[in-house]
Amino acid sequence: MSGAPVALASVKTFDQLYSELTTKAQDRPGDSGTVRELDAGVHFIGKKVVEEAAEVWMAAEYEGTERTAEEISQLLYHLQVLMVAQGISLEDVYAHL
Ligand SMILES: N=c1c2ncn([C@@H]3O[C@H](COP(=O)(O)OP(=O)(O)OP(=O)(O)O)[C@@H](O)[C@H]3O)c2ncn1[C@@H]1O[C@H](COP(=O)(O)O)[C@@H](O)[C@H]1O
Repeated sequence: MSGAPVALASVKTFDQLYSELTTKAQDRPGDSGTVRELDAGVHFIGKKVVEEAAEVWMAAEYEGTERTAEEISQLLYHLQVLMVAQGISLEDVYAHL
């Protein structure tokens, strides 16, 4: 691992993001990337998850702590979009932790 610990740039938590994405899926605002991604379907979202996971790996090996944290945030976002698409709740996931 390289670099100093990353300062929190935002106070948004994992649970708050999930709540926000669930609301976007219900309200379907026209400017939402989440709605576009949900409409593209699970196959598309799954590919985003794999792509972001690879970017996390590369960042961790070569790009330092801050870039890795950024890529992890994007991976978590796409995982949450997949959860919303599949009707998987936070509790469904936490039950396995
Ligand atoms: N946290 C995220 C978030 N992380 C990643 N992404 C999306 O995932 C893409 C990943 O970035 P990359 O640099 O890897 O993008 P890329 O592969 O070059 O870009 P694309 O061609 O795939 O867009 C970004 O372009 C965003 O489209 C996110 N999109 C939205 N959010 C949050 O989700 C909430 C709802 O967003 P909207 O639905 O857009 O309103 C808001 O709080 C946002 O901050």
